[in-house]
Amino acid sequence: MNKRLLFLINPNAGKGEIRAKALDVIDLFVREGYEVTVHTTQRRWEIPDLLRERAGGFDRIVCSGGDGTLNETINGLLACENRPPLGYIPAGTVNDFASSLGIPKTIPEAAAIAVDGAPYACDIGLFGGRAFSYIAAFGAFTDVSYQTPQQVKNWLGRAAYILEGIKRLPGIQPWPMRLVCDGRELAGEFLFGMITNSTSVGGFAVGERIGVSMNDGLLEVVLVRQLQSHAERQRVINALLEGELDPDFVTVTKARRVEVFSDQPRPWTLDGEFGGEVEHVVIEVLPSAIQVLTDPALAAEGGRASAGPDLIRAPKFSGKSTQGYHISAL
Ligand SMILES: Nc1ncnc2c1ncn2[C@@H]1O[C@H](COP(=O)(O)OP(=O)(O)OP(=O)(O)O)[C@@H](O)[C@H]1O
Repeated sequence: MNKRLLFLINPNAGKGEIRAKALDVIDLFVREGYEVTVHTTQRRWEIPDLLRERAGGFDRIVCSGGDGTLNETINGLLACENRPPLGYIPAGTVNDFASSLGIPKTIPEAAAIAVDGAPYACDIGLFGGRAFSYIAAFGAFTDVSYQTPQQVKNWLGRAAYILEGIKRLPGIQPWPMRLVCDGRELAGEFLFGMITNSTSVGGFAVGERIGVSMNDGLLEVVLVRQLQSHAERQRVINALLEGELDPDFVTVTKARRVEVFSDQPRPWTLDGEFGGEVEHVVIEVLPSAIQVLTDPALAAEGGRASAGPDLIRAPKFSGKSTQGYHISAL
């Protein structure tokens, strides 16, 4: 009997490039011996319901879309007892998850990996029970990804996110928060915070040099403290433009479980989409929860070496600067 593949397509993701290429992709899947079922998404949050009901009947799930589509697919798969391996054809604007996992960005190459790639057991984050594949974030820039106009994203790519974020710096208010990271408490007034499972955020390779792995069973926590003066803001902007994070204002750590307390319900973003407003939430990692198909060489590597949870670092973005990254203690 033929192997069965469910191909989920968000036709509206990114510039809609998949529309012109879907037939070639389906043709490739058929040539590789799959009986293909195609579903084009019709509305938000449709994929999890569909997968809960039907994923068990397939040998492979492939989704095409941006980070939001992938997030919905992962949420659906987590609800299934038997989770088929997941192929991902990135078709969004930035595609952080794909960058982190070494999944090619062109549709034909990604489609080939979706059928011929090797499975990589990827950690998944849980935010109050809802899955995220690469980021849960609060504060200053968290609405950037879903409020930056699509045209600007298409035109500028990742630079759109950082520019939109910098534009807002002068007007933003810090939030009083307390985060308990595997029992260690971090309290203060934070402009921004993110809990990630990714080497790439907003298109910037934040993790490569601090040894982030997507299957080390750990989430990375990045917190940006309140900036008191114009000079401090300028310092942070300059560091960002140099491709760095300033260790005096940015704390980085790792944890399996992060419990967050805030003064009032605050909005969060999950994988670039609005994630709801919460006053208290538990964020934890589900180690090796989803088998994602990726480059066999990367999968064989078993993920990059991971820094221990005790190291607190200001990671260096992959940028122009040649300086090393900084290490500081809490
Ligand atoms: N037919 C549809 N109509 C409206 N929204 C849809 C439809 N199909 C899917 N969606 C929703 O569109 C949202 C955005 O999709 P996605 O994130 O995949 O693309 P994108 O925003 O272009 O990419 P990125 O977030 O990487 O920039 C998803 O949350 C999904 O639920």
